Amino acid sequence: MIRFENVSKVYDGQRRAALSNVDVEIDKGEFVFLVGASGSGKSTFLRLILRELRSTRGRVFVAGRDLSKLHSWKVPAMRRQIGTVFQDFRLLPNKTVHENVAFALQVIGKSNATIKRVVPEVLDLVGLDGKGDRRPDELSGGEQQRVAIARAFVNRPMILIADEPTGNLDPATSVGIMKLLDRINRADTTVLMATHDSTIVDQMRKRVIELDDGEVVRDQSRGVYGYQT
Ligand SMILES: Nc1ncnc2c1ncn2[C@@H]1O[C@H](COP(=O)(O)OP(=O)(O)OP(=O)(O)O)[C@@H](O)[C@H]1O
Repeated sequence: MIRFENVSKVYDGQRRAALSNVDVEIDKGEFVFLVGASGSGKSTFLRLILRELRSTRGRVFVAGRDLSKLHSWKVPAMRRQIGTVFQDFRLLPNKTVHENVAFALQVIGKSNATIKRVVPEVLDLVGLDGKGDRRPDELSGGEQQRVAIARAFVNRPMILIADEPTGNLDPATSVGIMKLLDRINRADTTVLMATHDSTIVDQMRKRVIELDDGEVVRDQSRGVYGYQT
């Protein structure tokens, strides 16, 4: 589903590589934690998959496509196969929960009938049944993250990328969010999550890929967080 073939990324004007010779393969339906100290290259790794960045050397494949060969006009269609969730939720503040999720479908041209049917289903799935008319500032942090997950998942993407999704949440709320991501993964969505949350990584025992200074220094199935910050 995702393949890095000897990938290096050097940002313009930098001497040091943000990623060096990364060789990683992630299969359909896997759940993978990406860990490593601040600046180790996690966001760079995720942004290469979204083609927000291009590799300097090596090739990145998503669903069999070589992203270095993908025409710019095909990038939006490729990104539609990938849902994204961030630490800071990134909801539209003046829209309701329902509208935030519906918007993701409107921009890809789904019919009003589909939107009306699908949005309540996904809000129910993430545990926000009955909260569709609220605005983000009328929700807790955990609920806002559920909206963001609903929005990322409503189009049933093949891949869900989560960059520190529990970074702004307390431990109990984080557990609820992780249960939700686990459920989404069990529905055969490949989940890739960058995190500094050692408790969660240690509890979930999923595959762990550790980056250190841009290099993969560990790739462990049923892994643990495993390093000191
Ligand atoms: N746009 C950029 N231009 C130049 N250097 C960058 C840019 N973005 C990141 N870097 C550098 O690349 C390296 C990897 O950064 P990256 O953001 O991928 O790390 P990270 O593991 O996601 O960190 P964090 O946990 O703090 O989010 C760092 O040395 C960083 O300073």
